[in-house]
Amino acid sequence: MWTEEKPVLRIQKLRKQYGPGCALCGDGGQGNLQDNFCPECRTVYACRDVSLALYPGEILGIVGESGSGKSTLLRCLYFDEEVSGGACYLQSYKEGRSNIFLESSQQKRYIRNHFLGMVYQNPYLGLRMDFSSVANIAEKLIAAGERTVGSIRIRATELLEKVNIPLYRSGEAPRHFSGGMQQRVQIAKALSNNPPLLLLDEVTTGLDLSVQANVLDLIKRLQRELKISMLVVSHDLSVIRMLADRTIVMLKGKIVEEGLTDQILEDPQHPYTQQLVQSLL
Ligand SMILES: Nc1ncnc2c1ncn2[C@@H]1O[C@H](COP(=O)(O)OP(=O)(O)OP(=O)(O)O)[C@@H](O)[C@H]1O
Repeated sequence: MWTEEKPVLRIQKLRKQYGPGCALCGDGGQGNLQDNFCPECRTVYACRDVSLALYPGEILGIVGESGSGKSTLLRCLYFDEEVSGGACYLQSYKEGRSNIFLESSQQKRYIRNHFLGMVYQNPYLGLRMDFSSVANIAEKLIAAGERTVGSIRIRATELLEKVNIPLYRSGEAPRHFSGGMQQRVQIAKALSNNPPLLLLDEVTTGLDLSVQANVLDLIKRLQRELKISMLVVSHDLSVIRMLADRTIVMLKGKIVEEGLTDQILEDPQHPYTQQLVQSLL
């Protein structure tokens, strides 16, 4: 279905290590490790040669246990972390010809403000809790170059309406909102610059089941309406099952399996994926 189109995002051999590495763990963690950890120099190899492509309008799920490197991958893509190696290309930036990891910090800011949206598990990372919801969205719009106060206000209220935040609460600070509402404001903020790519990191973890279902429905609806491509990270296969067209399974910093979500659920190949699928039954 997606193979004839150019990918919105291509990642090649992304590596992220915390620590210097040593002779024992070898180049990029190819040597002796305990899981993703070198007992000699205490380096953690959080992402090891992760490669993937994301196609227009696709939701790609990334599932894996705690510590498998999912969040690190998203943080690297959003430039919250410096990568240790690898390349990443965005079709909307220089027609996918430039490795964005090698761009200057000014260009990285530009890419982040114009082409990326991020929703964190912890809303405190994505929102200014004491600003009003409208001001939170305005901040991102201004960063993306919008200067007209009237247009900013209209766009912000339009977005908050889209994520079901009642108009009469749009002047309130997210600090006074429930967890589900905070996530919806984060989503509105992340969408404000019309990014071709939205990154979602465990967005429903910690929410009540009914609130979780509500946020997942919202993400699905927005994807259908806006045709935006999404990378969705979760440790919970039921979340991935609900959202993702295709799924990547990560374990100890590496991709161990990938395929259509239905295919992975029906016929998991890797023992870890089999275990994950089993736990759903
Ligand atoms: N700043 C850091 N310094 C050292 N190690 C880190 C740092 N951040 C993450 N790690 C390590 O990198 C590995 C991957 O962490 P990451 O948060 O990406 O995992 P995850 O799959 O998202 O799990 P979780 O959902 O629990 O956060 C873990 O072993 C973690 O301890």
